Amino acid sequence: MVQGIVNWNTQTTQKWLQNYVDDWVNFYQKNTNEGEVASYIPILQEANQQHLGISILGINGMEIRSGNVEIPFTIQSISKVFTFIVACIQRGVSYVLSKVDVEPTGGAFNSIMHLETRQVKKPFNPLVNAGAITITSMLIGDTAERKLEGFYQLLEKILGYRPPLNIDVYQSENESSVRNRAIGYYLLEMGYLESELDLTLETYFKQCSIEITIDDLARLGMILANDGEDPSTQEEIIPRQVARLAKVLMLTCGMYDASGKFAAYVGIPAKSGVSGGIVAVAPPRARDHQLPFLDGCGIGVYGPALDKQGNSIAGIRLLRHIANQWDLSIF
Ligand SMILES: NC(=O)CC[C@H](N)C(=O)O
Repeated sequence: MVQGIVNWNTQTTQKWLQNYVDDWVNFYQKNTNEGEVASYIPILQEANQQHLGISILGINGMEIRSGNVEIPFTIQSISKVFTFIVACIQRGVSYVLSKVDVEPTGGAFNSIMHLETRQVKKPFNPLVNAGAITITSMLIGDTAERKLEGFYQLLEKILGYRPPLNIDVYQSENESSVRNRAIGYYLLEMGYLESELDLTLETYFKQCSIEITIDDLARLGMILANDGEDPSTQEEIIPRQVARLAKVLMLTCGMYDASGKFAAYVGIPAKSGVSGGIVAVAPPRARDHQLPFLDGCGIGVYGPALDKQGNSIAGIRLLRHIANQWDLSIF
């Protein structure tokens, strides 16, 4: 592990860093006026557009939190990273990749066009809806609850508690799910689904409706930054190969059709969700010893006002600023 010349774990340096992050959150607060809160799932409109919060958790244990840190929100598309991981653990990596590709689409997260136009007969990647619904169909179990048991167990192992299902969000999404049903029927027609359509969609909507906080996202990101291993117990929670694959997918597809720009300007694997959350993963780096979080960290951001791609506007600006200030880019 790289040891910095500056000891970032002292209370003085931590306070100093905290002041910086507080300033940055205050500065980017103005960007919460841009964009819109998601409305295609009606209940998500109730989110407060002004909210912005960040939680950073280092592999070395250092924690910085700022802004609206206590607001619970639903995990939405961020769940896709973790159901992919569970499917790989349950079914094996090569089987999963034989059913879903690992290519970015350059299109919207809920695009159907890509399913139709593509030559290779499988969804593009596990992080767009078509690929994610296919992955959900692969989870073992004959009810939504059984299918999600592995996902819950993974979350519980990392977070230390079982996050609750927000039943109102689930119902709202279930009732307004025309597009996802259309994708589901298309997947069914193509023979991609491994479980019955209604069961698959129920499971998918439920996985998206699990309620978490930015502290949870920071912890999930930190475990991925550490290649799937819990740094305090050295326990392998996610097999290293699967954690690596998840990070590749996050980098190339995690921010949908803004993934290229995110890689260029921020430069770390990340995954967004339409409720306004982003999980970002900064792996360990060995460069300038004067920088914080050299051992790597996970970052959770919440800002429900979204751009056209469905990513948090203020959240991305804040991440970009921090990544530049601390040289987090993996490139
Ligand atoms: N981008 C997202 O977060 C989309 C997730 C949402 N539950 C949907 O399927 O539409």
